[in-house]
Amino acid sequence: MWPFTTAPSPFVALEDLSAEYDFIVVGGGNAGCVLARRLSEDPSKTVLLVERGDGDDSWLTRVPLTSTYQFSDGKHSNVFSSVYEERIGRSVTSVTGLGLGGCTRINGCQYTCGAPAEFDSWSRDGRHGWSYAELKPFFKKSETWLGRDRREYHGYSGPLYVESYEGYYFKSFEAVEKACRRILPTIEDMHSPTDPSIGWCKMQYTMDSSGCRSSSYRAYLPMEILASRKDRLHVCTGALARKLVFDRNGDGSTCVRGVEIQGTNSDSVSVNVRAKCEVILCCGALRTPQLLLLSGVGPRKHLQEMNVNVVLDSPGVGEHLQDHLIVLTGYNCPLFDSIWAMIVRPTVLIRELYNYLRYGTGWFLGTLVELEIFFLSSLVEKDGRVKPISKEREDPFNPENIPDIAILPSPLSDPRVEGANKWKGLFGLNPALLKVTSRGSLRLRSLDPKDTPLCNLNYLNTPEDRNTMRAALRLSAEIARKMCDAGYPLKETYVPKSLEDADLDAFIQERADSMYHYSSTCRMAPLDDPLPGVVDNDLRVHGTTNLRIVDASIFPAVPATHPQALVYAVAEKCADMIVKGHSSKK
Ligand SMILES: Cc1cc2nc3c(=O)[nH]c(=O)nc-3n(C[C@H](O)[C@H](O)[C@H](O)COP(=O)(O)OP(=O)(O)OC[C@H]3O[C@@H](n4cnc5c(N)ncnc54)[C@H](O)[C@@H]3O)c2cc1C
Repeated sequence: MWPFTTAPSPFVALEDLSAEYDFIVVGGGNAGCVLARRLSEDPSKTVLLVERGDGDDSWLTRVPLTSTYQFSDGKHSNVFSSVYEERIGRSVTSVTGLGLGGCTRINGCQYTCGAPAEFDSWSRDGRHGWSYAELKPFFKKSETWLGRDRREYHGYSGPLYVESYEGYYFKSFEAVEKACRRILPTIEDMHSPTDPSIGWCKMQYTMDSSGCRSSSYRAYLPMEILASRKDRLHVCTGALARKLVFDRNGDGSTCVRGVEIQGTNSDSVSVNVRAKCEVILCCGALRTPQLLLLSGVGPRKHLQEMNVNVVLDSPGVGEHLQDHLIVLTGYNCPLFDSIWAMIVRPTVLIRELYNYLRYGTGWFLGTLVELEIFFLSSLVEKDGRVKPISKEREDPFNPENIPDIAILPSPLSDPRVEGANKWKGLFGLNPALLKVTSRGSLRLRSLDPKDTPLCNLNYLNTPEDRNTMRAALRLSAEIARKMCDAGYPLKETYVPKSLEDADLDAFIQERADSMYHYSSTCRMAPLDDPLPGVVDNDLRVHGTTNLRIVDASIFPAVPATHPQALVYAVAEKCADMIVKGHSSKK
């Protein structure tokens, strides 16, 4: 019954797949939906998209708040534990998206493209074609900007809707803005190449004008596209790619012939599907390397230990795993400034549900980080005060200005901690580490493709990362202080005992968590790089002729930003390369 039903959709069952497609896209997440849409624009090409999760598109999966991982029923999240993290003293929960749309159907919808200097440094380091100027057209290609004024650095005809809101839904954010204005530069629009890349800025979200989540699934593969391309675009859900089937070309190089796919139901069949042109892996930074390892592509020693036949010795597969780390702080604030009010006052829940259903506004939009601070740890004093900021620091093309820390204010904090008054509002000023120098790794736990991989994120393994994280906590304390100075009633419930290193470290151990921004396990770099790469500048797997990777695993390092906008741009750019490459062969 509406609104909980799933609309019928033109997916193709595993047993009805064709024997061969021009392109096979494995993983229908953030990047995979982009590839499926763009590669099937050519009516002469056939495309198969294989996704292990479902294609559910019910009302609850479209409401941003109820579909976000933390507030959802968990059906579209794949949750497991990392290995024991030495510096944190425990394992950390890893989360990725499951089902068409992947992470974009459970994420926080925060849309940030990152600092221009970051992409210019990719290009300077030999990644030709990946500078800011060369990537920017693809950010724009994916986007339809719904913000009030027209800004030429946004896109206006892309499938993905990006929204911004006037004012704040949570009053606590007005107090944060006031505090920020006293000490930090203002970033008017974080996507403007003339605005600084450090300072505070209002958030932009992947949402449409009616307040629905714009996931890559809804944006790129709406029912009209699936229906009109049903003869050439086959989307198969509940289907797990078990391994890639390789062969040798006449010249001895390696090519992928096809993919072995298994249904996720216990009684399901397994089929082999051939690829005429290319296979594109889009399984995300944790599953793409797992699939490569299961298929015999990876570090020889690990493959031999696991009794996997070595097809290609590729030492970079699964190496260089990175993620952003966030530390959760807690304060009490006025009840009605916090989303917690919806839990303790049913009338607030009813009011917000009404606002959402009637006007597409309010707390159900799930705009939990309405404003964010991107900053440099080198500008934070030991007592948290911000050093004077010179004009030079405002240039977003200067690599020294790529932010290394962030503060994510939140209208919710952990109600379970001792000292939190549950009849008041709960609020957090959560510091995060954006520039990560520690590197972890991913290995096979078993040969079962349904099993989770072994992930060692190696958080805070370098002194630089520990120092940077401490500076982020100090800045968060300074913002709280400035909010209180201006008369906002914030009361600490869980924060570090002091700003001394030892107290900060103890607090980080207790309260650090993943931001779920896994990346760089199949990085774009030469094979003989000191940190060996897995794909070349065209995202083709080194040593193969027709296998590419397009997802967050190819980032040279975890970018100093929320990654989804970059995944969209990378996917658009690679789709463009593939289409041009194949049309020039005609
Ligand atoms: C809870 C959460 C909140 C986040 N919040 C934000 C945010 O607010 N803003 C932001 O920018 N970023 C956010 N991120 C990160 C961002 O969403 C991801 O980094 C990005 O979307 C990853 O895209 P991807 O294409 O690499 O992988 P995914 O989107 O994970 O896609 C991979 C897909 O492949 C499928 N798959 C995997 N293995 C197989 C297989 N063997 N066979 C078939 N299918 C397979 C998976 O089911 C999945 O659908 C968040 C992430 C999470 C988990």
